[in-house]
Amino acid sequence: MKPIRIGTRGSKLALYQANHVADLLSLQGLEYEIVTIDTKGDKILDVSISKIGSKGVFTEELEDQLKSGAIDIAVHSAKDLPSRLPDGFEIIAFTEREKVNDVIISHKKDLPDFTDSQSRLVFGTSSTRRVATLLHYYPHIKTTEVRGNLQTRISKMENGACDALLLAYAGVHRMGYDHMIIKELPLETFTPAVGQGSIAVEASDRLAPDLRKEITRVVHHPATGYCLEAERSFLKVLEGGCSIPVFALAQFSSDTKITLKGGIISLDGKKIISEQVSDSLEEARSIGQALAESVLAKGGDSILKEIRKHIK
Ligand SMILES: NCc1[nH]cc(CCC(=O)O)c1CC(=O)O
Repeated sequence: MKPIRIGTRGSKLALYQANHVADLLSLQGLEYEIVTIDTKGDKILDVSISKIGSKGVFTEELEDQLKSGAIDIAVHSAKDLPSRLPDGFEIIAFTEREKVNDVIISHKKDLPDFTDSQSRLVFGTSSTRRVATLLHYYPHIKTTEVRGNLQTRISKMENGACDALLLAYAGVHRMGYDHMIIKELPLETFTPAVGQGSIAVEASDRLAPDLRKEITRVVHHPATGYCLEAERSFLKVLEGGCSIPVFALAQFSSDTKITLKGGIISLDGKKIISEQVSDSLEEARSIGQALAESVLAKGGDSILKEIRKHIK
């Protein structure tokens, strides 16, 4: 059999993720080859992602390569995958999710407690969800947009752009910066983005069914898969890319039951709608839809309208 060609972006995080999938394949005796592809999202570092248009900014070029057959599978952070994939593409595996929390990292050892309203801190982030969350719970914190890969962001911080960075634990950990973590943020206030902490494998319909099945068997983590299905079906209704402060987290509340918590925050942080829905794991998709309907009905609708106006 020919080696499985794994397509990935060239950033250190993306390569880590591709290597993680490669390890899972090779543990089961499958051969692989890693193919690095430059994407628009990697090239445009000085423009905010919400301005480039978030939908698929990291995924389109990889999909072109899947379609042309240059690669067999594409590996992404599950969080970066749009809720709707273009026709002919499918996610065939989600890896076991790791810690889903956001964290604060800093080069300053004596950073004041950020929850203290007297602290005059500037946090670097490029996520509208994190900015809106801070505006809601900790309005005394100033934020500044810091873009680029993790190493770039850290050096911008060290050069004075901000006191600390607000990031996903998963990315910080994958890059080996655990030692810079000052605080792990609670899930109740900083509920993560849909998919945070899991890695997704995407394929096109030209992948041979047998190979597809084999890759799913080896890489897919079913429990994570159910949770992500619930979260992604929530996101699909809200049509939120990363330019909309939408958050959701599904967790198993028993062996067979999933609880999905999630909602939306207005860009100014003033309004937050947060709801939860539980049901059996077979209902993952409808749990997400039910949560979305409840969030929209309770005022998420008008928040979303306001945000869309603002983005246009
Ligand atoms: N939005 C960029 C992005 N996409 C995936 C991760 C980290 C890995 C993950 O969340 O699974 C990050 C960085 C971050 O949000 O801090």
